[in-house]
Amino acid sequence: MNVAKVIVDVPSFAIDQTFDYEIPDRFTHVLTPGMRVIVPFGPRKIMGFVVEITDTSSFNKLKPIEEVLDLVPVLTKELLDLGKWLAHRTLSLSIVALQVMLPQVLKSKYKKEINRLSGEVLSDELEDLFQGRDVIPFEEFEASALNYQHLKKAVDAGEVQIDYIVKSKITKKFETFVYPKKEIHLLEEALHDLSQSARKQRAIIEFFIENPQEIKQKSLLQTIGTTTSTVKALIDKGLLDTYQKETYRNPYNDDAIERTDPLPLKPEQQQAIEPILASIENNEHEVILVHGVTGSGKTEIYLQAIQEVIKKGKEAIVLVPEISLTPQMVKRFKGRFGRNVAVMHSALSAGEKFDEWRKIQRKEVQVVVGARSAIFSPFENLGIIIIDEEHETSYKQEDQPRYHARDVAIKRGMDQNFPVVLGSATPTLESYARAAKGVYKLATLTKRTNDKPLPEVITVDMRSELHAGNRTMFSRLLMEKIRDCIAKGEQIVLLLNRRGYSTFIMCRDCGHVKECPHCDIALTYHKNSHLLKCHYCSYEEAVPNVCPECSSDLIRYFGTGTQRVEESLTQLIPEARVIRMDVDTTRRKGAHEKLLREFSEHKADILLGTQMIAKGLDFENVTLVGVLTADSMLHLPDFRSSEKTFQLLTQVSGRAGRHDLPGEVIVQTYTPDHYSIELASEYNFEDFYKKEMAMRRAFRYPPYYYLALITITHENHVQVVQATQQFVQQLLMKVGPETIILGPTPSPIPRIKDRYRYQCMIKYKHEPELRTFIQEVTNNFKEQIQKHDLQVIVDMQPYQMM
Ligand SMILES: Nc1ncnc2c1ncn2[C@@H]1O[C@H](COP(=O)(O)OP(=O)(O)OP(=O)(O)O)[C@@H](O)[C@H]1O
Ligand SMILES: [Zn+2]
Ligand SMILES: [Zn+2]
Repeated sequence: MNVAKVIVDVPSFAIDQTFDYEIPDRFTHVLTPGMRVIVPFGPRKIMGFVVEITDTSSFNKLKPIEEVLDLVPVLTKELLDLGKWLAHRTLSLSIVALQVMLPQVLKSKYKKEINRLSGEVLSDELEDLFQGRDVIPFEEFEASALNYQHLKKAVDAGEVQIDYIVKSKITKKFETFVYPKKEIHLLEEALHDLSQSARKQRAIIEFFIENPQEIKQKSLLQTIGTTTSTVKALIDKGLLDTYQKETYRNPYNDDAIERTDPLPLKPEQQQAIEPILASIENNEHEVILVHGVTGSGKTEIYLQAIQEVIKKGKEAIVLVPEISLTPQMVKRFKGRFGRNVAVMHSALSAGEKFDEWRKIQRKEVQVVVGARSAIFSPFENLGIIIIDEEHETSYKQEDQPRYHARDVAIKRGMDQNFPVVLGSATPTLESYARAAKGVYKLATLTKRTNDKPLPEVITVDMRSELHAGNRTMFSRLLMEKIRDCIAKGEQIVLLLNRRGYSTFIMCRDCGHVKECPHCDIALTYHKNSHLLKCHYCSYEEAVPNVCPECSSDLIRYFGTGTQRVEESLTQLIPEARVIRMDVDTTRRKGAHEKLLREFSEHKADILLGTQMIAKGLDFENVTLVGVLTADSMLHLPDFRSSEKTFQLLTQVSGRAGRHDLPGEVIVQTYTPDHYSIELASEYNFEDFYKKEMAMRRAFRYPPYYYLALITITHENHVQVVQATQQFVQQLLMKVGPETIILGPTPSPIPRIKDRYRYQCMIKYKHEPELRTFIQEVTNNFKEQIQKHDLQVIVDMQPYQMM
């Protein structure tokens, strides 16, 4: 058993296979599959994953493995298999499929770190930098005031060493602890012997005579007001010693979260939980779709199901959309399961994420709550996976590997025999259709737990507002309701679809719209900087004074960014206190939470925001929800736009009247007769489902047909058109007669970052060999891809049609 099959970290289709390496004697009893290694590859040394260990190879002379990076495998057997499946399903590289399952920290291959080589006291500046640690990430040096010369001197003197790292020692956080090496009476003796001038040394000894336990070096130095050199001097005298202790970063203060007990379930909840409990009990895979109106207590069902799983000694993964992974949500899970919960959230620092991940790896927790990538949590005894708000498109990764977390969940559930629960007030047509066919079990919750009706929805036709002479973006009814609400001391949530979607500038004389010179989409006007910016490539330019086409000076800003809405709102209702929540105001870490906290503490009357305010929020005092432009999403080039509009309206309406006060919703629209707006205002999911299914059938879209989207990009326009044409022709020769291939057509955004983009859409019902076909055709373009920078992007489950 001295041959390791390794998947190396070279992201290229030409290299997408395992390579054999010899396992040197010193690693024979160390190495297992799932570990990362460093191997020679051509002239370089690179990282790779060991996926298999065998004793034969069809090659004669194998190069030896250089180094082993993990002593505990970072990927379990199940995850290695899952990676294989994932690469195949999404047609992505094996290395990419394996990397996606690991926290960022374990992927960073080009990191540098500074290793301390000398036990001697270094310069004050360096000591400050190391703060008692032996290794520090290079970034800390870069962020410090220290210059390269200073560092180089230390390197030349052999005091420290810079390592170019594939290793990830930086990942663990160590702290130095100091403890007395001698008994108290010996310390007292030593104190006696110490010279009176060694004041700081004396202070430290006195401290340990009083408190003869270990203490963090940092706190000790702070208490005494000295530096490590004093400690060092006492270590040299044999009085003290230090050691490094690993500590976790804990972003959540678990102890401050109040514990909750399970609530007695309402009859509908009881009915919904039964099939879940049965599946847990019998170790049987089952997908259960919990279709429950907003506020019907789905989360309580999840909590009690997990309770059962924990009781059986098993583990649970709960996925929630990134944006609703708020402290409110975390609190509900930590409130029930305390320290038994890890949280995987993209707002955590890389180190914090790694710490959470290791709690899972070391089986220190049984529950993880996290966004999409938490689906790869390395649990080995899973008992349930729950996907909350299963309709959220953020569960689909829009980058290699282009996977959907729901598919991964069901794959794991099927292989390991446990239930997968999908929950939503507005399930996707795909999931609901499967439930209707009996592939999934359906559990329905029609009532809110507070036994109140869902808030009434009033639709306002904005065209008649315009005719009546109201040119603002607020209907008269909405203004009146907002004023009432504020007068009563109640709160309001105002939704504006999509940031900057229509904040373009347009010439009123000739209709010219300023577009990005690289991407063919309208530039967005940013008021703060008075610049026009492209949201795809970050191109920016100054706002022109006259129209570049016709020289008219009647240039106007169109549309309604959140910032403009905020301005006109405060003009119309000066007394309103507004919190604006959009990409701009939430960019800073923690800003999102802070704004929500302020709103919940009633420091504002109105929460104004984009999609990010529509989900999961639960504020007692919110009685009015206003939707400013219900139809802006209906005009996107996307066959799911009606479905998305229906979902968004339903979700945001659900924010009102969740507690004692009744709620009300005002929906402003230019197309009040559109079925998704009409049916959402009646909370009529059933009819929406039927209507939309009929459309999907007529236009051959999912769930009646499967889709695959192939996008080909290149800097040369002619070349990309030709390549896409050839691609379509070659593929057509392979697929069955029922399969439809549309295109080539320019992508909805025909150029991004100076690359032209063409696409073809494959619609199919039964095409078991499709993946192989696509791979074969792609192979025919190998040379153009490798030598001429042609790019072929395959998405086997497209959600973004861009
Ligand atoms: N059995 C119960 N008895 C009393 N109150 C309950 C019960 N179950 C849940 N609740 C309460 O009802 C409220 C709404 O529940 P929850 O937030 O779980 O609903 P939800 O279906 O997840 O809503 P949404 O889809 O809007 O997020 C919460 O405040 C919750 O504490
Ligand atoms: Zn013009
Ligand atoms: Zn651009």
